[in-house]
This record gives sequence, structure tokens and C-alpha cells, in this order.
Amino acid sequence: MGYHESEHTKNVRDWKEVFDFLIKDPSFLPASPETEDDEIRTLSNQWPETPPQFREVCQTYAREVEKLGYKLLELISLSLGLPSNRLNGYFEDHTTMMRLNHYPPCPCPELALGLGRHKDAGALTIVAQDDVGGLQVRRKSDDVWVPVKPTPNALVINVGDTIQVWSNEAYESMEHRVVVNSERERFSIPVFFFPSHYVMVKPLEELVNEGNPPKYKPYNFGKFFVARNRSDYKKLEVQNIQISDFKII
Ligand SMILES: O=C(O)CCC(=O)C(=O)O
Ligand SMILES: [Fe+2]
Repeated sequence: MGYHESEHTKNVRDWKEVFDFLIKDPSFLPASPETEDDEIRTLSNQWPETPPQFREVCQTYAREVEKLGYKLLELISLSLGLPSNRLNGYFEDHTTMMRLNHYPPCPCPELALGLGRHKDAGALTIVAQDDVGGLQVRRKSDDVWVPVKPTPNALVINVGDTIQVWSNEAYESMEHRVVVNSERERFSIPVFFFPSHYVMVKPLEELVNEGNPPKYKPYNFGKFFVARNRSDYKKLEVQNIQISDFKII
């Protein structure tokens, strides 16, 4: 956790630098994506000493967004006809993380992406963006990249892969990316809601029946998350791990 500037998405280096911190410090994730490997890694935050208020400001904002996230999870549960607290248990040892993104101006914006196309692996992502613009969502009907226009004082809410699976596709996780420009730097602040690493993600039992059979096999959230992050760094011409790998045809 902390500052870094070499994140890759699908093997391509992103035109950005980031500062990451966990809401729960420490948090726990599998040490490797290998199923036979039971080792758990402890993650902890590395805060800079300056500016002095930085840590406090970040943590205060994160706490408020966290409350909003649980409210949204409750509303999603209700919308699926389930008790409002149905999803809460999956977040007892959550690995929820906040990120400060800085996308510097890019001399050749047509040759780079601030963040390559991807889906968020977690449950929800709540994003604050400035007025520069650059976030785009892929429209399913025609595969066109549609800009998510910055709206003052509004947050962008992304449904992630985990909610797609829990809801047995009543909700869908959207592919998105960030383009850069040569004029202005851009800042954004996503908070990623990640369940506890040991959660087995699968369509919720109350939502499946003979007429609506489960569309996914269960998978371990932590292993999935670590595999997704690892594969982004591999110099391979392959798609990184996706929930479609667990799809029941
Ligand atoms: O910068 C943004 O607006 C979105 C960031 C994002 O999608 C991510 O970090 O997963
Ligand atoms: Fe994202």
C-alpha cells in the first residue's frame, strides 16, 4: 500500500500515478493465486509524513464513503427482494481500499490510456472525479466508448463483478477505461468495496431456482483478486482472469 506509478492494465502500463490505502489496517489477502497455497499476506498502509493533515483528511473522507457504500449495498439487497443486511456478512474482514489517482497530461494521448479497459473485481466502486473528464464506459449494444461526463458534486457508482455474480446477473458490471489529454492533469478518487478474502462468491441461494439456475460456479474472492492483479503484470497476450471463467454454460 502507498505510492506507486507502474500499474498495468492487461499488460500495458497506465499513464498515471496512485496512492492506495486500506480502510481496515491491516487487511489480509492470499499470498498467491495458487489454490494449493494457503499462505495469507498481511497488507498495511504506508502514510507519508507530509502534508501533516493528509492522513486525517483521507481517513475522514473514506469513512463517509464507506457509510454510503453500505447504504448502497442495502438498497441493492432490497432491490433483489432480500433483507437489507443480506450482504453485510461478506464484508466482516473486508479489503476495501481507497485510491488517489493522478493522470498527468500526456504528450501523445492517442498512444496511451490513463487506465486500460477493465471491470472492477469487487462489489461496488464509488468514484469522485474532477471536472476534466476522461472516464468512459463501454456501451454493450454497440461497443462504443461513452464518456461519463463529470457532474459537479456527484459521485460515479460502478457495479463490480462480485455483485454481478451475487445477483446472478440481475446487475451487470461494466467495462470502463480512462483516456488522457495533452492539456490538463486529472484527479479521481475511487473507493473499492472488496469482500473478505475468504468469501466464496456465487449466486445468492435465494435468487436461484429451477427456472433461474446459478450462472456461476463458486470462486474464492481473494484468489480471484490476486490472480486478476498478477495477470495484469504478465507480458502475455492473454485476457486476464474474468468471472466468465466461472460461468456455467
Ligand atoms: O479515474 C477514474 O475515473 C476511474 C478509475 C477506475 O476505474 C479504477 O481505478 O478502477
Ligand atoms: Fe475501475
